[in-house]
Amino acid sequence: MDEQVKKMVDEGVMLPLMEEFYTIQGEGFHKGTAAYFIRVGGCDVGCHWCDVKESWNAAIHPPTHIDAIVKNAEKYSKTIVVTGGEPLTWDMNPLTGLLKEKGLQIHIETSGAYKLTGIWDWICLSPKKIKLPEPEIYAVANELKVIIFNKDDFRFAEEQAKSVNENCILYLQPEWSKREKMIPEIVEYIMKNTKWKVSLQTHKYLNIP
Ligand SMILES: C[S@@+](CC[C@H](N)C(=O)[O-])C[C@H]1O[C@@H](n2cnc3c(N)ncnc32)[C@H](O)[C@@H]1O
Ligand SMILES: Nc1nc2[nH]cc(C(=O)O)c2c(=O)[nH]1
Ligand code: SF4
Ligand SMILES: [Mg+2]
Repeated sequence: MDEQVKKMVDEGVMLPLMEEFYTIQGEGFHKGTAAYFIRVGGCDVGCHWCDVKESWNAAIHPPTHIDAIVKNAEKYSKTIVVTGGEPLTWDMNPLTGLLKEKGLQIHIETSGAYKLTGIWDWICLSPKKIKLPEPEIYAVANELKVIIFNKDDFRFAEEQAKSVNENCILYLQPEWSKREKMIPEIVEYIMKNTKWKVSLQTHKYLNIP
């Protein structure tokens, strides 16, 4: 990569952009709300069930100036979801600063595995056992969304719930390939442990991105 481009990526002024799309937030608290998604490439957390493995290798996604990303985004929606990949791989301060200048609502989908950067109106923390969140994010997460792939994930969810702030909304979301097996277990679990709510990947049922 060009030295100057590399410098701009390091500074968060350019980002490896995988895709951008206008859709409906499918998951969590804001499910059902129209939003423009910015999917930034690069993630080395390595969840074996990740549904966007094509995002992992940042090198295959073109470094794109944040001016161009924001110019596009503002045409579509007042609500912007930044996802990936793992967006916190990169310095999110420049991108979110520019989105805020445009008066947009900015949400992040993150594993929290790296230092929290950026200004966010909504933080969805989806922690992963294999690379735990940096401690500072628990105090500011608006929702905790734990993916349920097997029974041990209920234990992990309870452990993670101990660390979040008292206003944080707690979700259990079935891992997509295990949904038939795990949905009944999640339903039973939530009826017994009522601080939890269910989150489904509703965009996959709606056949939208
Ligand atoms: C693809 S990730 C990108 C953002 C960030 N790396 C993260 O994991 O939060 C977006 C959301 O999808 C969830 N997710 C990924 N693969 C999934 C799957 N197979 N089933 C259910 N949820 C999944 C993640 O836990 C996360 O909440
Ligand atoms: N519609 C829609 N909603 C989503 N919520 C979180 C997503 C993500 O991949 O981060 C996602 C996604 O990929 N599509
Ligand atoms: S942290 Fe997110 S993007 Fe990275 S592998 Fe896990 S689910 Fe996929
Ligand atoms: Mg997705």
